[in-house]
Amino acid sequence: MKESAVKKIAVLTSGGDAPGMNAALRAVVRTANYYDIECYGVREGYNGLINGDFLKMGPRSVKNIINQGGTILKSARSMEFKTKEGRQKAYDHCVRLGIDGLVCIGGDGTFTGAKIFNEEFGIRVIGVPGTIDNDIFGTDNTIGYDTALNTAMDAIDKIRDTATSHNRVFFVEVMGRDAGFIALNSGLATGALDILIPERKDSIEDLFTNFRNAEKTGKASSIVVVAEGEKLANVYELAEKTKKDFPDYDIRVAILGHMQRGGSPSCADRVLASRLGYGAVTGLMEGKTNVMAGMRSNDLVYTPIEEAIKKHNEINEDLLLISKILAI
Ligand SMILES: Nc1ncnc2c1ncn2[C@@H]1O[C@H](COP(=O)(O)OP(=O)(O)O)[C@@H](O)[C@H]1O
Ligand SMILES: O=P(O)(O)OC[C@H]1O[C@](O)(COP(=O)(O)O)[C@@H](O)[C@@H]1O
Ligand SMILES: [Mg+2]
Repeated sequence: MKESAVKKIAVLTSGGDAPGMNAALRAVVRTANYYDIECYGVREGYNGLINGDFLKMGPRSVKNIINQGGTILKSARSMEFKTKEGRQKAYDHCVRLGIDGLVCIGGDGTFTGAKIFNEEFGIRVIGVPGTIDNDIFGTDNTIGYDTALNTAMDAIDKIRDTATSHNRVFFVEVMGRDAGFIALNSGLATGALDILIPERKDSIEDLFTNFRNAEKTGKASSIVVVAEGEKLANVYELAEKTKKDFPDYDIRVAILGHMQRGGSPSCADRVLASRLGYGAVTGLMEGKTNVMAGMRSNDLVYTPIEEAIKKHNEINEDLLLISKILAI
């Protein structure tokens, strides 16, 4: 490899934590060590950058974390980084330490911040997609999505046991601020009667038609999976509306919440995190900046951050159709 474009890098985890962030951090630190690049960890996302909370990291600083959920660097949603003054403080710390490249592990918000930071001060930045929401363009999957999906599936399977035993209808809310990927795939995997996601315009009448069709075939219990960001109504409102039209239904609501963000990362997430963490460091070394390392069709690819946050991975409508056909 020709001479590296960076000599001293920093790495941070930011936004909602996601299983596999630690595996990505491990990959960044150890790849840097392999190529003789100094590496600093930044605590609590952009807040640590602003407060100068850096720690020198070497191969042993990331021992025993490949299998751990959360992030040992901790994460934050930093309001101060959204201000010019905050970013100036962050840049001053980078200059003081001689940091010439920054690896930002996080979601769309984290990338927006990284892009602005790069454009204001010229410091090299590279993004690693770590969010359970899977709402980043330029990678087939984001780190943490597969684990969260399996956590949601396991939880809904358990709900199915009790729903079936009591002939109940359950509205289950899964995470996804603006994205329905977890809902769509966990819903298909658990045989949900209906799946409501923000990417599609849903109607209460369609839902009620599904209930009626299900009744006709003798279905005695049902699960409806609803993404957190669903626009039609939230799970409580859906339950209330349903009760009005179907007074005989015994309805319950379950919100899976933050349990979906925790836990040991799946094999797929560990492999993805290792490959992207490696790709982030080698990308910086090659002089890349303002891009995100992603995995598409099993290949490491770099996408401009601008595109990664502006474009959207399309929902596969086929999955909704298949789910509808198979659920009744
Ligand atoms: N427009 C912005 N300008 C500067 N920093 C931003 C901007 N948007 C987000 N960030 C930074 O990125 C952090 C993480 O973003 P957030 O949306 O909370 O999570 P995620 O990265 O998982 O989408 C924010 O708390 C903030 O510090
Ligand atoms: O933990 P918080 O701050 O309440 O945020 C909840 C949000 O974080 C997520 O779990 C992940 O989203 P981000 O990756 O954008 O942070 C969303 O699904 C959810 O809406
Ligand atoms: Mg986000």
